[in-house]
Amino acid sequence: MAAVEASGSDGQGVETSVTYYRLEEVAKRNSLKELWLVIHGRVYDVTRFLQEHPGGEEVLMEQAGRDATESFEDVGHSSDAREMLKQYYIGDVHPLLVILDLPHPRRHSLRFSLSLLHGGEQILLSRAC
Ligand code: HEM
Repeated sequence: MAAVEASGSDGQGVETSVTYYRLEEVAKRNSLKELWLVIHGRVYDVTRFLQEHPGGEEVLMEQAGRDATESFEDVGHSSDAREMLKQYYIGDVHPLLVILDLPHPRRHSLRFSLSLLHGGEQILLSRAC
């Protein structure tokens, strides 16, 4: 399963929707043809940004298909750079979908809030496998 669509209210009555991805889906987008990365749990498609990145193509290639949070923060990107992220945002990594990718013993050592589990329940029910 590639992604899960979820929608809800933002607390002020405005409907919002988000696409959730699994890390294994992000990991497949690791080439110049299609390059995704994760920063702070959000998924970015930076394919069209590769050649424009002031820090160069190579550093993005090194993080391709991976969680690039640490390297993004290590550089100390400016607020302009953080603002630019919005242009490339395509969805979130859902915490429960991350767990599905963990080895079994580690799944048991994690705890979640009830509301998160409730949302996750709907996602798990809609899984194809
Ligand atoms: C979509 C994600 C990213 C965006 C929008 C972005 C944007 C930018 C921008 C605008 C700059 C110019 C300096 C600044 O304004 O901070 C920059 C520089 C740089 N970025 Fe990124 N960046 C991204 C991801 C990354 C990642 C994952 C790395 C991994 C190491 C990285 C490494 C660098 C480096 C090394 C520089 C040069 C810093 C310097 O010359 O002082 N960037 N980036």
